[in-house]
This record gives sequence, structure tokens and C-alpha cells, in this order.
Amino acid sequence: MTNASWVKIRRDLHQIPELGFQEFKTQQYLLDYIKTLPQEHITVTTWKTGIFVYAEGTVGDQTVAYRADIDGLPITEETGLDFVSQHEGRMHACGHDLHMTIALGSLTQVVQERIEHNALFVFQPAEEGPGGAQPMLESEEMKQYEIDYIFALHVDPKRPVGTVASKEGLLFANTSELFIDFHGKGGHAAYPHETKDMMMAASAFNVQLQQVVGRMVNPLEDAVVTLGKMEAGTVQNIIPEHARVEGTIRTTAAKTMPEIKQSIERILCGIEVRYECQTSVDYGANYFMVHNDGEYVERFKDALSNTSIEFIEAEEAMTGEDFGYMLKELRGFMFWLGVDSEYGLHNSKLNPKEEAIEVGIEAVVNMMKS
Ligand SMILES: CC(=O)N[C@@H](CCC[C@H](N)C(=O)O)C(=O)O
Repeated sequence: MTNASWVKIRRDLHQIPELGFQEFKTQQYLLDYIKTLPQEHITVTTWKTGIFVYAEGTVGDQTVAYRADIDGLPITEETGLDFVSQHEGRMHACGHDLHMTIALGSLTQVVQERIEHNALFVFQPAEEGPGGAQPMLESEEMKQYEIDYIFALHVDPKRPVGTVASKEGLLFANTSELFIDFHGKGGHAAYPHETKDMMMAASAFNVQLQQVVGRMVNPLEDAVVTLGKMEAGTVQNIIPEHARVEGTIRTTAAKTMPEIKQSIERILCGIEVRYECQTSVDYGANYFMVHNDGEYVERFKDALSNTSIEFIEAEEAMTGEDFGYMLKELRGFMFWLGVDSEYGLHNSKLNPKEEAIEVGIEAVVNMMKS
């Protein structure tokens, strides 16, 4: 197929972003495409909104798995593109539309050329949350395959098209979501002394939270605590009885995560006393770090040696990826694919260069053949 065909598929997928475990139209689109391939040597299995496609190799000496995530984000797209998202308030703002297209392109080539190794394509739901990798890994559907190694890619808006980047060891951080509710006595804006203002409680928490990394975490360890959402109040003249904050915790060392959670809980104890309120904390989805197996990173470099794709040594990133759970159980690695976008991941104007699709397909297929 030509690049134009992959661009069309990417644009179709871009228009139907769906949140984790609700990827029904996406799954149907992928299945419809997969049905157009020669079926003699492939087996297709679904798991929730995900899909496994197993392509039997000519030799079958090993099984190489490749994972692509398929969910979108709760973001209203502002790219102004002709093929803008048709789903209100949803956007493929993390490049999963490209990830899926590259997986379809690689699958097509693997099926048409019939490579030596068996290949398993894993279309995984809910990477952005609540996390599809761990339950998919534990599913009977995935356990039936004896996987020798698994790999995956993530688009990188900061790198030019034609490049890939990876490294041995830690690539992405440990992550935990963070949801906190504050409950107290609300009331009339003109009688603040009779209320316990939950907007103040949540704001004070946010200010104190900024000291966690600066003052409570060992400076030799890397960590990030960010609030991305704060909600309180209904109208201008009511002091709210409820506030909610949502955020994320990121650490490079697994042991720093429980330490940060403990610090947050200590801060909340203080907030409860000072603002005479009750708080509850929920850590949502937790992802294990992405830790690459050096042997496979080297094999990837070798697989690219006869291509024009440039391999760049990557740095650790504070991004999270539930693919980390797959790499905890299986050997393998993850790499960044340069897509050169002025706006970054999770931005409503993210606009990856589509020329990167062919680069991704070439990199994945070369690795699978190696
Ligand atoms: C590559 C990327 O952007 N991944 C997401 C993963 C989300 C993890 C989870 N929902 C959290 O926010 O902790 C990221 O935000 O890094």
C-alpha cells in the first residue's frame, strides 16, 4: 500500500477518538481493515475493546510481539485540520492514531511478505487510563502465546521525522494518578466565618504540594507531582462545600512513589485540621516504569543499520506508559519515533507529520524480521 493509503487510515482513526475501554468504533475499524488481509496464516482474537492478531511465520522459531495503544484523550481538538475529531471533547492528542496505523502497516507487510518469525500484534485499549496493559497481559487470550520479546513505539513531537530514539534501562517513569476530594461546610459568600471554604482548602493543598518534591524527596532521585485539574463551586456567591483536585505523580525510582504518597497524606492531615474538613484520596491507575532490555535495543540498532533511519540515544522521560507492565513480565523495549510537531503530547494542537508513518512501519518490520 502507498503512503497515501496509510495517511487515509490515520485520518479515519483520528476522527473517532474514544476513551479507555470505550474504543468500540476504533476496534470495529481495525477489525474491518484486518479482514481485508489474506487470512490463511493469521488468527484474530478480541479482548474487551482490544485485538490480538497472530501471524504465523514461515519458520516460526520465535514469536515477536508488537504493541500499539488505541485510546484517545478527553481533550477538545484545536488543530483546525480538515480531518478534525468528530467526537466532541475527545482527541487523539497522544499519537495513538499513528501508533495504530503503523501497527496496521507493519501487520500488512508481515502478512504479505510472510516473515520467518511468528508475529503477534497487540492492539491495546486504555493506555491513558485506567490501564489496559496489565489486565491484557493477564488475560487467557494473551497467555496462550509464548512471546520471546515485545516492543512498542511512542511518537515524539520534539524529534524530526526519520529519527528514532531509545536507550537501555529506564526510559519512562513510574506513575500514579491522584484524585482528592475535600468536603466541608459551605454557605453564603457574605458569611464566610460560618463556613469552611473548600476552595481555600484545595488551594492551600496545591501550594503545599509543591514542596513535596522540593523538600520531602531525596534530591538525588527524580520526581514530579502535578495537578492538572481543580474543581470547586457553583456560582459566585456561594462558598463551596466540595472541591476536587486531580493530578499525577511521577518517579524514576519505584521506592520514591510510596514516600510521596505518604507525604501527600501528611499534608492532607494538616489541611483537615486547619480547614476543618474531611479529605479522601484515590490513586487511580498506577503504571510501572518502562525499563528497556539492552540486548533488544542493540538488536534494534542493528535492524536499522541498512535503512536511512537515524537512531538517537534517548534520555529518561517523566512520561508514563502502561507498556511498562508488559516489559516487567517480558523481555523487550520501547522507542520514540520522531514526528516533529510544534505542539507536544496532550496538547489540543498536536499535529504529527504523517511522513513518520512510513518510517515507523519500516522500523517495526525491520525489527520483526531481524
Ligand atoms: C506517553 C504518555 O503521555 N503517557 C501518559 C500515561 C498516563 C498515565 C496516567 N493516566 C497518569 O496520568 O498518571 C502520561 O501522562 O505520561
